[in-house]
Amino acid sequence: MQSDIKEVLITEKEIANKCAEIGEQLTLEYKDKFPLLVGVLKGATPFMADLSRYIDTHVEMDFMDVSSYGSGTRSSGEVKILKDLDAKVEGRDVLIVEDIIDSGLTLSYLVDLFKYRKANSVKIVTLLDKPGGRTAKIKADIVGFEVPNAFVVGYGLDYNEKYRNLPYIGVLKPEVYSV
Ligand SMILES: O=P(O)(O)OC[C@H]1O[C@H](OP(=O)(O)OP(=O)(O)O)[C@H](O)[C@@H]1O
Ligand code: HPA
Repeated sequence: MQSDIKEVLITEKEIANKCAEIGEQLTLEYKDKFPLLVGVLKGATPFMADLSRYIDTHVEMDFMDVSSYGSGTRSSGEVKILKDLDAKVEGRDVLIVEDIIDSGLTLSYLVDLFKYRKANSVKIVTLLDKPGGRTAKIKADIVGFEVPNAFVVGYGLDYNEKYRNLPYIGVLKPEVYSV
């Protein structure tokens, strides 16, 4: 698997340090608030697991599965709910935990949904931000790293369901992409 990677953009160590730094910030921000952390399946699972262990205050953890990408590297433009939350959102301080904002379609859909469900507040923490991919007008409250306008994989991010288990973020060799 590792031989398919052309370049490592963000190392395992850099990700771990960033989780610690963001976790500390969230500990202060959500002290005494019992926020609802919403991990967006499947890509955000490693980030949700690592980040949450650096948040030193009570949180509720839930997951939602939405999909806007079929196979390949292009968003379909349509967001579908594949698995909804178990938790009720009304009155809660919701923190959406994402792996990447690219077009912004997934997150603008989720922010609108949680506002419609009467959340007390809705904030976004994303490990990666790809501003060059943006079509929807949306900004994260906390961004780990900015990435260039290339399709990235690893640490939860897939290409055709592969590479999620890479411990770092990288770019594939051109010959690996089939689209
Ligand atoms: O800003 P956008 O262009 O909407 O892209 C971001 C979303 O796309 C990916 O999820 P995907 O729908 O591929 O599902 P997955 O996490 O299960 O791979 C990624 O994990 C984000 O949730
Ligand atoms: O660059 C990306 N890589 C993997 N999944 C994604 N979903 C949106 N953008 C990306």
